[in-house]
Amino acid sequence: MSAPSPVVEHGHAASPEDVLEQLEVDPAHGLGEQEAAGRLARFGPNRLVRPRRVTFWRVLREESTEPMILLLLAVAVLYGVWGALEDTVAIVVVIAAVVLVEVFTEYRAKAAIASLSRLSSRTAPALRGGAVREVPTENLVPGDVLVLRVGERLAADARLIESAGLRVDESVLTGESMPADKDADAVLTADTPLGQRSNLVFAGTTVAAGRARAVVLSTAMDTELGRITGLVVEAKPPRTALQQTMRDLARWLAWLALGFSVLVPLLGLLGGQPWREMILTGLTLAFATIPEELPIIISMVLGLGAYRLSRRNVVIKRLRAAEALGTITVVATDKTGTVTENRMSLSHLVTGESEALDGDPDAAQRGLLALAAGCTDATVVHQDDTAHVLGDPTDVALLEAAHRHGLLPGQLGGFSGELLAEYPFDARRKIISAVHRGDDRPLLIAKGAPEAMLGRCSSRLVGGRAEVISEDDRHHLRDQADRMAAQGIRVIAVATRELPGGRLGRDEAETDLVLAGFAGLTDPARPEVADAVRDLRQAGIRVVMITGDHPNTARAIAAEIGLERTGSLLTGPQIDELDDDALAEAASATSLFARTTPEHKLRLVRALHARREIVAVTGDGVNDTPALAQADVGIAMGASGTDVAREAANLVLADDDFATITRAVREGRQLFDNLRKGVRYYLSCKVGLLATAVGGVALGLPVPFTPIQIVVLEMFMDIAGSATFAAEPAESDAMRRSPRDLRRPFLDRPLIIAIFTCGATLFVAVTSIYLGAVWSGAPIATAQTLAFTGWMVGYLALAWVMRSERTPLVRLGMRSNGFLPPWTLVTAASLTLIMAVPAVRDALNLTALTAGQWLVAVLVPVLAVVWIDLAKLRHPR
Ligand SMILES: Nc1ncnc2c1ncn2[C@@H]1O[C@H](COP(=O)(O)OP(=O)(O)OP(=O)(O)O)[C@@H](O)[C@H]1O
Repeated sequence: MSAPSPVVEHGHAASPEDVLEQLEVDPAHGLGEQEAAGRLARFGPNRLVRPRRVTFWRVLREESTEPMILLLLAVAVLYGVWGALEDTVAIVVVIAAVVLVEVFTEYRAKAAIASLSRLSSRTAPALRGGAVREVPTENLVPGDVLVLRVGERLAADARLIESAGLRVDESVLTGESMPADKDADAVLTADTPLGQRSNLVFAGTTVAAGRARAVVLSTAMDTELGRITGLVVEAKPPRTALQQTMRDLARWLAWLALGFSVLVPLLGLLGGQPWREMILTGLTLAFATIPEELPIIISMVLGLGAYRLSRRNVVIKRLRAAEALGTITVVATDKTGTVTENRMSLSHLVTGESEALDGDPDAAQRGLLALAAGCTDATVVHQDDTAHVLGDPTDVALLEAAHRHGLLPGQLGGFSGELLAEYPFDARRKIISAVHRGDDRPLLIAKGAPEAMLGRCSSRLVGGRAEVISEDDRHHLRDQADRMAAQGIRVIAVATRELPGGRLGRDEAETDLVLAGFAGLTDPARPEVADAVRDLRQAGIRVVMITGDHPNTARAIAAEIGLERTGSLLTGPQIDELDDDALAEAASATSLFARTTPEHKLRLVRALHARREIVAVTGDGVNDTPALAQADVGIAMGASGTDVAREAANLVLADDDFATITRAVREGRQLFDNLRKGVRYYLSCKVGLLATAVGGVALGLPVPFTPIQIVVLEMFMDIAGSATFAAEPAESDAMRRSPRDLRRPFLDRPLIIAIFTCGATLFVAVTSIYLGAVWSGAPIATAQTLAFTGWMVGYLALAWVMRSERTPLVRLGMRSNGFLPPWTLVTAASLTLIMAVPAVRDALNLTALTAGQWLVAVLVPVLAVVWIDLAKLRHPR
């Protein structure tokens, strides 16, 4: 049997049935997993952007052309020409070791960063083997039946097979900013232009409203978007601000290092040192002190930090978010789902006759619930004989309640009548409505925020009859809604209207309504949020809540999570009355905003920026995109958020949990601290090394280290510099100090002072050992061996005491850093091996040491760095 071709030429010119037949798929069952796997093998993965592949060899190739390595090879060649073969072999072996170590460090950092993009890979609900499953978008194939959701960015081109009120934003393809109306039932001519193919949906476009199912026609490069893009590109993450700072710093410091690498041989020559030795020393010093590791340190710390975050349910989409996390001064959060559990449940059905919902609803309450369920944007999906509801949590709760009480006959809507039209929920109107085919005339059901709805209602249902609402009634109804809201309940008013004939606009249709009652939904605050808010406050971070909900509901939840003590609150309409300056003023004094729209959220973020705040914003909806993009850290909800929100955000909370933000901030601060410590240590070692070399030759002596010794020392220092601090746990006061001031330069005064004092300590320790040996008449080779050993001990001791800027080592504990203890053993073992095996010792131009000399070489550096730790006691923590 030959494999049928599931490719459809002109999907828009055929009926859904024809397309399904050509694609050989049953719309009720979808593709079988085996068939899908076969098609995947045939059509290839559905992607336009290939994840960046990081392999050890690739990094090795990139690294091997580094000027550093070329510099060292030059040293090796010169050694070969001027010296003995053993020296050349020795230096080549060490070079190889250095290269491998650097490549491995860089590979680890790059692999961690690359794995982040895999974590944020997307899925889409598709019907497979009779059940709706979240299928990774890469695995979608022609013939897959998709269930479209509002806010979803489509991953393939597809033919609609069923639709209700579907509107799709196609601006990426057509440039048209108004969403296009779509209709599964349309059958068009083959030559219909792309922008008018109303029965197709395209990869890259976004579902703006409505619901639908569609069958995939083409994927990857065969989609319209693929044709425009032209080729599969490889994603390369842009550099972050700190990565750029490090690069600039490295470049600048490289000149400094080069200057000294010329100065040392010049001084040596003037002091009568052999010129060949001096040239080699200059070259190796340049190799050892040019800070090429700086950008790697930041990638390492950022990459591993981001990886750690991912295990705590925080997916970093752009590394700059990981950097900014530590600097946040305000967290602007929404309420539903972030602060609350997002488990809405129906608690009240308020009709003309009854209010609470204890046990089974009475007839009027059942009527109200059936109406509410007939006007939702949620989709019911039947899977393995059980119904699952996808969509907005409010609507999901209502549909589920209706289902529980046996009130869910339809598939798409929920009301028994056939759905004629839908007006999607609009954050500004705060109303959603649907038109069903009624007995005589079309029936409009509208539901939304009580204040928005009451203004549109002229009568209300009492005992099955419509009664005109008097002014008193209106007051009473408002009071009733306010009282419910004050208990933290989300109140939804539900109303109906039999529509007169003729076409009506939305505004005209949604007037003169008959109020059926209020539905009350509870969504308790997450228990861990109160602690998280307190922790953030302690860390100098203000939490503000911006919600679309009723002010009373907002207040009740805010009190529960310990947010606002003064009770001040601004509503959307009040924000509208403020100009930008006044809003900036108000935003710094108010922490609670209710009845807001996404535009208000955006204005508030801008207002906070005007006050120089660094703002993290949470969001989930399509409309949150501008605020998320404007924020310094845009946080999307992974579980309940829309694709568009996730794409605009640079960080995704996989568990939608507010408390995770606190953990992320802590991690962000730790990450920056570690970076600072890493750089401080790394540059201290370089300063120390240069000073020691300069010191030796300035006194008319040979450099305290021979070139090959310098290369070995450099290898050990680099490993310690890049790995120690990435493994350092957070400082105990990480969440008890104010956020870092972004305006402060990275290399600030305390950092520069620390680099020079710590570098000077190492210099003093090693130089005094060296000079002591020379002046007491020891041969130069022995003095150099002492200096080498002293340095090996000193660089390690320095790493230990530089683990914390303010906490002494005794309080930190020896084992809280997972890298340093084993590395100490490795260094000790290496040093012992180097000194104990005569061949290695000779290769490194070292001599054997007496017990007394060992004692000096170990004790002097350790005692020298102790003061750095003691100095911390001046400001103990
Ligand atoms: N699906 C819905 N049907 C009817 N009314 C709704 C629906 N969703 C929200 N509303 C009404 O609109 C108001 C504002 O909702 P909106 O979605 O803007 O806030 P929210 O985004 O859920 O809140 P938050 O910003 O805290 O997450 C709600 O308080 C409710 O009265």
